[in-house]
Amino acid sequence: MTTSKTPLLDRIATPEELRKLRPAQLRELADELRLETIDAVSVTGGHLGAGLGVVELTVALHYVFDTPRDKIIWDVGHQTYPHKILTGRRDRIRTLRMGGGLSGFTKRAESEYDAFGAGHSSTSISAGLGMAVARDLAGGDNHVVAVIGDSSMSAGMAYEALNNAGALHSRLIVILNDNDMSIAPPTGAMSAYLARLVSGGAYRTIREAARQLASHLPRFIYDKARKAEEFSRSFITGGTMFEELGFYYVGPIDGHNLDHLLPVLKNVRDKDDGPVLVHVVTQKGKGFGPAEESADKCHAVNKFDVATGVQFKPKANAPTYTSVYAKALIAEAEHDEKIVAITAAMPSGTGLDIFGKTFPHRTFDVAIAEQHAVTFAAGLACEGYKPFCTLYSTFLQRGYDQVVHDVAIQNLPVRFAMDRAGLVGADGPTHAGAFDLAYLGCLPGFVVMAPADEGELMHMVATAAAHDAGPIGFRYPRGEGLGVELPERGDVLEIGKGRVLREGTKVAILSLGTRLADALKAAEELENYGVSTTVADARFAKPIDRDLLRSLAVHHEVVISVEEGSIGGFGAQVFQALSDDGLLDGARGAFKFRCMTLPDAYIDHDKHELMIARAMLDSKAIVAKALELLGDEQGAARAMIA
Ligand SMILES: Cc1ncc(C[n+]2csc(CCOP(=O)(O)OP(=O)(O)O)c2C)c(N)n1
Ligand SMILES: CC(=O)[C@@H](O)[C@H](O)COP(=O)(O)O
Ligand SMILES: [Mg+2]
Repeated sequence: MTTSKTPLLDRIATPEELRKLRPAQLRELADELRLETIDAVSVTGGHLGAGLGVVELTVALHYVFDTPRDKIIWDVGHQTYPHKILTGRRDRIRTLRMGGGLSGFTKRAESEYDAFGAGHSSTSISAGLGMAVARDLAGGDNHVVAVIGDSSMSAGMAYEALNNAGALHSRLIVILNDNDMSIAPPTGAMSAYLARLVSGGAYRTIREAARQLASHLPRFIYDKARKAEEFSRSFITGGTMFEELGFYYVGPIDGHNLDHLLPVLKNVRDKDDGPVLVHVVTQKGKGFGPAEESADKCHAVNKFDVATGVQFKPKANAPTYTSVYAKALIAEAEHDEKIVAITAAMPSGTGLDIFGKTFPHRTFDVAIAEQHAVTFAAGLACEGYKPFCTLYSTFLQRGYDQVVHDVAIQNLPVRFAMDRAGLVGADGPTHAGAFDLAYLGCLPGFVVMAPADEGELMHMVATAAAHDAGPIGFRYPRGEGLGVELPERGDVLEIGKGRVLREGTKVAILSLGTRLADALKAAEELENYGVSTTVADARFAKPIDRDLLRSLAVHHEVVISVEEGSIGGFGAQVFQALSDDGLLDGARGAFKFRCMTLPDAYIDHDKHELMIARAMLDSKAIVAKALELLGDEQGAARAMIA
């Protein structure tokens, strides 16, 4: 007979069942929930530390609030594995982030308990305020709770929302989950401010705080609350920035102590007007020794051994693009003291932790603040510095107006290094770097590059460093390169010039970025069908190599562009150039042209290679496309099943 390690949790399939427990049982439930979270992530890998830090908060929120009628909005959504376990998804929790499995973030389509989808940070207060106002307009009476981390609280959006909420005075509860951690230790004055609040210097006495909150509560609750010992012990309040913005501030309270959390949450639930901010102090990685001790508190982990915490390390075949970027930037910065680098709270993810070891005074972690990062870079460029604004492609989306208004229109030579371009695997569509080629390619004067391998990345870093004429960007994928030999320092490429890797006569494949390997593979395969194929690497999505394009168009029956980017990106640039140069007209238009891009759909999380296959961007799909255009339908069908 096997005895379950989680007997109480085994009885709880929904929050409704959780709410039938006695308060005294919740400690045990939280302990089991933590065990289950650790065990599940040991099998799947994923975001561990953040979820472990909110186990008690998750239990308390579902206990006190009537979810899903009451809405809980989790910022980022990377801390919601315990929430998923409690909200009817425990049976699928070991499919997290796998193809066909649960998302690693909140997703409205996945569960009615996921009130708002996320992945990017600092959206929860805005979304929560929208829901609270919608409730008010409709005459409803449900509660809305936004849970936001201390680092996510550093982004501009959070302040825009606080500003609006303080003025609208709608009933909204914001839980500030302060674990004094981002992915790395947090940076910035806000983080220091929160630390001062937690250290307690600026507080009124506890009893005064309790009186103050009580005066905002309906009389009957006040009378009850006055008798509760925890009530007066749990609150410290007064004079905070949040109060100045129109919030009722409660805290800081111990987010692992259910005896503190429950009465506080009940009290703020029953407060009948205005926005409230509850400042909860937690520990990222709580309850799992290896996470508590690790520098990043096990923010994101590979599969691991539960007993030791030792993570499974996949065999590395080649350096990652990220590490090659860091190497290339160091090589450039050693020759040019004007080079500086900026990250928005992602030093390890972008390789700027490596750069920062060599050049600590030339590395700036601006916290989660992509909009600011871009305009900060613009300011540096105005003064003659050469900023490498190093962001994940998906997070640069947040700074798009700044790219246009503060950089591009002023033609400032800001260098954009866009990591995690294309599909990113387990993080899924919120993190895909799908749109950069489209949203940068349309900007006048912007140079946009994509390396086909990590050696090319080194050349593009050197090219960007040398390019003072205006804005320039390069996008490169998550994960390992191809293992090509790397130079000590990259070469400066001629702007707007591509290269031909293989000469053929019938089909021309013009690839941008890392689809080149599959393009070359497709060309080999096409030989088996008697189709002679040219393969070229455009290197630049903008400006496009028009001479190369003309020669491909004039000398082949079929021209196919390939990219790991959305519709409107590189293929659109190729099409525009073909059209502008009259290559689609009359006799010259005898060739057939197709762009192979990501489909007009969001691709769910999975292994990268499977996502590429689903997007019809692998070598098989390229072969099939070429054969189809040559009129060989049978060959095309065969190619897809080969
Ligand atoms: C706009 C945006 N920028 C960067 C990220 C990457 N990111 C994910 S979680 C995280 C740290 C969040 O810290 P915090 O809000 O304090 O939550 P914790 O992980 O500490 O619970 C960062 C920087 C993101 N998701 N969204
Ligand atoms: C939650 C979040 O946004 C990050 O933790 C992200 O998942 C990191 O992705 P990488 O693993 O590609 O660095
Ligand atoms: Mg944090």
